Amino acid sequence: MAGTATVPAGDPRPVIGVRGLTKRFAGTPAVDDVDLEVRGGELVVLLGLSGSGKSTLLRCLNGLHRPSSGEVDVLGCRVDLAREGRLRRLRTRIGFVFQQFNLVGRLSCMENVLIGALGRVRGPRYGVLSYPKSMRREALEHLDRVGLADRAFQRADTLSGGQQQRVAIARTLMHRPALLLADEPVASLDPENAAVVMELLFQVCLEERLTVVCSLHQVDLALGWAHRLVGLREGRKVLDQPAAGMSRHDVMRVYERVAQPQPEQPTPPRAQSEAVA
Ligand SMILES: Nc1ncnc2c1ncn2[C@@H]1O[C@H](COP(=O)(O)OP(=O)(O)OP(=O)(O)O)[C@@H](O)[C@H]1O
Repeated sequence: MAGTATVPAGDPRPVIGVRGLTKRFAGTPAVDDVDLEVRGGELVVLLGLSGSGKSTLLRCLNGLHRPSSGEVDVLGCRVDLAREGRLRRLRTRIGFVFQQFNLVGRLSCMENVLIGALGRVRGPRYGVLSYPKSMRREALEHLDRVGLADRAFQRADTLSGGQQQRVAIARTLMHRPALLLADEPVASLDPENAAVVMELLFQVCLEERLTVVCSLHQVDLALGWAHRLVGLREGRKVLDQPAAGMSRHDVMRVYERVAQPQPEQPTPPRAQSEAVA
């Protein structure tokens, strides 16, 4: 596992530079004044309670949400200022792994993986044979990497959830992204499959030296694989530390709820009379 590994040397340039990012919905901040820098080859895991702002932060990185204020610089593009056309071009360089695999169920696994290469071919493609042979070979290699080469020509919707997410990972690799964003990629899997798929995803990303930002609820997996852990609580960054040397106990502080002020309760009449007595 990589948790004790340091960030790969070689590319010290920030791939992501976020400064003072705030995103409000109906006046309420979902992400609140967050700074974040991610260097090339870093694997960063976002942790935090449900509703703490992880998905919103990820969506601000690829321009699916416009920030309310602050700067978002991703792969040299000022996402907060960019027009839609520029954002579309940026997204061709970003792989996104979703909770709901988003495969085309009636297509084969191979065709689903080849969809990841659509940005590299001209015009629409129908069927595996309409892709160049070199791409078909590449797609098969990626399926092999996720352990599903033998399912290449099986319909995607006949696979289990864990297998479908592995196909989705192969499709993302086919995309050859410069940056990978993953939003709770194993949230819909049982714990055993979740661990297998997550370890596979992290393993491949580290081998490819991909820059990764991934939101996750599994603290142990995050501790085992991430270079750095970033914790959010009610939209604010409350942790930003290398994973090496951190304990589960350190990380669990991110999950402490902020105490809400309790409305004053009227004292029950019996308690009042007891107090007087
Ligand atoms: N499109 C939206 N419109 C209004 N409010 C939103 C929208 N998206 C997110 N929010 C709110 O922003 C806050 C942060 O949500 P977000 O989905 O980013 O949290 P999260 O940490 O990813 O949660 P989870 O772990 O459950 O996915 C929540 O209070 C949520 O209700």
